[in-house]
Amino acid sequence: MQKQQLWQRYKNLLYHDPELELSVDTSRINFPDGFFEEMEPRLQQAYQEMEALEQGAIANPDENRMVGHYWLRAPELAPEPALTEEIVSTLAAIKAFAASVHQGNIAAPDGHRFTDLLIIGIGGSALGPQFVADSLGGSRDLLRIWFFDNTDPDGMDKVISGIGAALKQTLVVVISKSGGTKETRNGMLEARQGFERAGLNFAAHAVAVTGSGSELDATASGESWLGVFPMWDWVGGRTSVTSAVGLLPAALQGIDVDRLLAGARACDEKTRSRVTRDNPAALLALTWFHATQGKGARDMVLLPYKDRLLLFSRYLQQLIMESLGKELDRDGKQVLQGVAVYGNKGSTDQHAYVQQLREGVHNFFVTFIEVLKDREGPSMEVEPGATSGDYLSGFFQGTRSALYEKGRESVTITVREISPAGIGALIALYERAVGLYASLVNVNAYHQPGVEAGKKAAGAVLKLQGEIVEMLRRQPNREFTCEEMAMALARPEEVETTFMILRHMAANGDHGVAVTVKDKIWENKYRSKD
Ligand SMILES: O=P(O)(O)OC[C@H]1O[C@H](O)[C@H](O)[C@@H](O)[C@@H]1O
Repeated sequence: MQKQQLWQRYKNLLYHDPELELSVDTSRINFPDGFFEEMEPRLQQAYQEMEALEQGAIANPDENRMVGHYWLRAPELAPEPALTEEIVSTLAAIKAFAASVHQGNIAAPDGHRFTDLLIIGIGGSALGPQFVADSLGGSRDLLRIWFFDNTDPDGMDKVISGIGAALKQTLVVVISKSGGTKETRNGMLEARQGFERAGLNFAAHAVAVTGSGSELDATASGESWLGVFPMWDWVGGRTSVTSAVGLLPAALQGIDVDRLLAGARACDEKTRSRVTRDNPAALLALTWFHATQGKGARDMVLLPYKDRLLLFSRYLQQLIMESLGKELDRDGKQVLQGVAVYGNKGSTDQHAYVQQLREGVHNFFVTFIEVLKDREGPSMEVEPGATSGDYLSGFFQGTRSALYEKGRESVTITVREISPAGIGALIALYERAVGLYASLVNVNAYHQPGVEAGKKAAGAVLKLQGEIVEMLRRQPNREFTCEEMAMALARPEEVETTFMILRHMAANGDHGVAVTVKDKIWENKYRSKD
């Protein structure tokens, strides 16, 4: 298409909302003629389902749950007054708690103000807080923020040593909706040990965000932690960033959570529109449907031209892939649905993988995110008449055209600046797009049945490890190959797992396992050192 024709197409298709200060440009998506009209009945059905969801329908039937993340920024829309009251009072409690921490009324046991904040969580209980912290935080943060988002011992050591002497003024927020996630439990135990080693009382530094009656709730209440904030079963982990999960860390960091919520709320209002061209989330869902043929045939590459949006792709990976990546549709038919998401930021990625995007395997579409405001304050000229920000904009535009020339489709979201309201709006935009798209492809976006298998299998590995440790302890003078060990345990089918457990234990001193190295690694012999 000629440039002039493209400009017409741009104007015809552009969504722009001056209140949200957000545009969605789908002109570089090759919608075939009649696509919008053809999709319209399915979209109307999706809007209807979304309305029912917002009114409190059991939109997640497999788990028999309502889906209420939109009420978090419009509590008056919750279907029961008790829910409205809980949302309102929790927000007030979060703000009051954060203010008391900032004023020093809630302080470290030594009487000093808290200076640092360690968040412990994983998945939906970390990705949202991490994205918000990284996109909106900076040198003016009221608390320095750190994360444990894994059960990697070295990762946790690195954080604890980074905090250093400030541990005694560190507030810890342990976040887990279920309150039983092992990685988070381990993080909590490791943090507790770190505090105890420094002669500090962990409970006097700790706060929980969790479902009522969970294991974490019991620990926090039993040990009189500084506070417990609720997570509700009608908020999914990956859509929990506007609940206490995201708001408590953000408020403590000093981010204006009211503005974050206001941005999300404003975007929610726009994305309730049943006029498809006026609904930016519906437009996104349509681009996904077209680009992936409604079955995930292409990956979504996210290229925000802004360092502060680096973690957006990670956040969206969970939101989109855990919501849409489903084996069965809502009628129980095997569909193997999903849309793969990856990306970091431009222009950085241009020097990494854009080569393949332009010339290599054509299995993706791009979402560019453009941020108009370059920085606070003026910019120097890096050459006559041009700033670093002009270059960033130039590289974005250049990559967009270079990809289009080669038939690679893209959608561009433009926002005016990175602000709490803008981040709230982006989060809400994608939450809604995922919900609408899920209706279009007929999957339940709000459950994650596939996640359990890996957790159960991990539990079985740890159980087998216990049996191996016991066998080594009972026969201290015997050396075992992995095959001998599996036989001795009468678990011959678990020989590969046995091999991996023994190799891992021998690499770490914790279980006192010694190894005699043989020619073939699988013939190595293991014994108890004691
Ligand atoms: O908040 P939690 O209950 O600890 O859950 C943390 C995460 O773990 C699970 O495996 C789920 O797949 C995620 O959706 C969830 O966000």
